Amino acid sequence: MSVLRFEGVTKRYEGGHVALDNVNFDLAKGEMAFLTGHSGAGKSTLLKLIHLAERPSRGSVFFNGTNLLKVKGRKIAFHRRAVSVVFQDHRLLTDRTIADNVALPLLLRGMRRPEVNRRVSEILERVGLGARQRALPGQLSAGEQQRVGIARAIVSEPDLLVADEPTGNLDPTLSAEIMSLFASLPDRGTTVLIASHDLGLVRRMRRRVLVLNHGQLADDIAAEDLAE
Ligand SMILES: Nc1ncnc2c1ncn2[C@@H]1O[C@H](COP(=O)(O)OP(=O)(O)OP(=O)(O)O)[C@@H](O)[C@H]1O
Repeated sequence: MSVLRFEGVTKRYEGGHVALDNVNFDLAKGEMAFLTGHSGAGKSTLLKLIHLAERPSRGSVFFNGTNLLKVKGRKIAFHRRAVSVVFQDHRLLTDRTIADNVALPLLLRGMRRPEVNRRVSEILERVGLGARQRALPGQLSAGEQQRVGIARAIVSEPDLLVADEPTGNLDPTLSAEIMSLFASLPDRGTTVLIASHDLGLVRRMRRRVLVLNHGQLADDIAAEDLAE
């Protein structure tokens, strides 16, 4: 069964602008795909439908077989535990340490402190920030802050991770590092969808690419069909 399924999804914003136009695709468990397209093509809108920041005007989005139209009220919080989001501006709490920022999603779901501390240390080691746990976000570089944002998104082992231009502000070396970190997630069962307009980077990753053009899914390129 697919983790994510878009079925005839159209999104028309108030004022009449059609941001997505009859979009259909599936993502299988453990798959990693990129979402690309020109500025204004609809990438952020598509991701917003997945984490319920927006609702479709027509069609349906299914997550693990559940139509997201049925996810309302208190169920939204549960949905957001299964789907983690990485934003370009990472949205860290500036007055909390790195470790506290990463611990938050686990504490919110009632996990006990010793287990939280163990998991936070482990994930910060994995993103190369094991020695910076007590630092505040403002004491880290942009790339390090982005890695904290990713650590916070993956610490709860989500079924699906979506990222909106996660390497937007980073230099090429850091971007490649962050992408390898994402690429390691499917091995642990997390499905990954990343919006990026950095075509060079996307091609180098050799994963499936969904291409949006003026709200329509113009192309769906399998990893093995990406040219050298
Ligand atoms: N809240 C909104 N109300 C009205 N129109 C919107 C709204 N949000 C986005 N749009 C419009 O919908 C279209 C798609 O926007 P979206 O942000 O999804 O594109 P994008 O592919 O992510 O672009 P970028 O790469 O520039 O971030 C754009 O034309 C945008 O102006």
